[in-house]
Amino acid sequence: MARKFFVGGNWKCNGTAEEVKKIVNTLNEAQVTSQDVVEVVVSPPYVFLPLVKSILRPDFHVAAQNCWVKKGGAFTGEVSAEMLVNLDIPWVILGHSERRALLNETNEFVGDKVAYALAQGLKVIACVGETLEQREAGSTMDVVAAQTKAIADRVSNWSNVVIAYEPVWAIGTGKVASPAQAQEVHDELRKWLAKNVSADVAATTRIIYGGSVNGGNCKELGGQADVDGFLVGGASLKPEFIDIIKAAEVKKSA
Ligand SMILES: O=C[C@H](O)COP(=O)(O)O
Repeated sequence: MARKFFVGGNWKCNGTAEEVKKIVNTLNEAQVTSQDVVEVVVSPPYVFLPLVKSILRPDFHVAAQNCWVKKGGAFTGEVSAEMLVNLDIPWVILGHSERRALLNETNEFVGDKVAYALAQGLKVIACVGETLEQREAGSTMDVVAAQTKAIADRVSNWSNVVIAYEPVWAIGTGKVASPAQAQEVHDELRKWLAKNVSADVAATTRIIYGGSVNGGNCKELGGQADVDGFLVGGASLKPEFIDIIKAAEVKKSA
């Protein structure tokens, strides 16, 4: 089964209601590749989720940027998976490196969140990736494998999981991984899934790349055999996000 190209826009902690409406208008007016070829998901900050969902074109979907690790309750400041399901929010991003680094989310905690969110019926964009220090120490694959293992240990059905490989050193730095660097890790990660989960999960799970993707570099990155799309930060706030969505065409014509 072919893996449908996936482009996610992570708006992070950015925007006012007016700015968000402007971004959505731009997306709504754009002529993009058919949804048979690409799946597009945008992830505004929590407070804007209902607004974005209500005005966004129907062929694009929304994602939350996080959710609580278990059932809601006395967890001030948190939003539960059940609440997202209640509002018909189909996707959630979990384990983003900013949360791992700044909020001390461990591999196990992220694994628990992924398992809980999936069990509630959410689809998950699960983020993994190494720091510059780890890459320079030659431990990229060990780090990525450990992060993925914590998910694999807790999840049996991978059909609603997209893995986002996001090298930390490429996030928001303008220092994008080369197509060969991205392909190498995606290929290794797929082999890891084949060995440790199943050949079917390895063949069907989308592994997308994130880290300084823009309108200029998306086609070459997207043309790599094991790059199934992108998780885009900064450029997803700009009109060039449309060009990144259109990079799905490189797969269609491959
Ligand atoms: O979730 C998205 C990534 O953190 C990439 O962000 P960036 O495109 O601004 O580097």
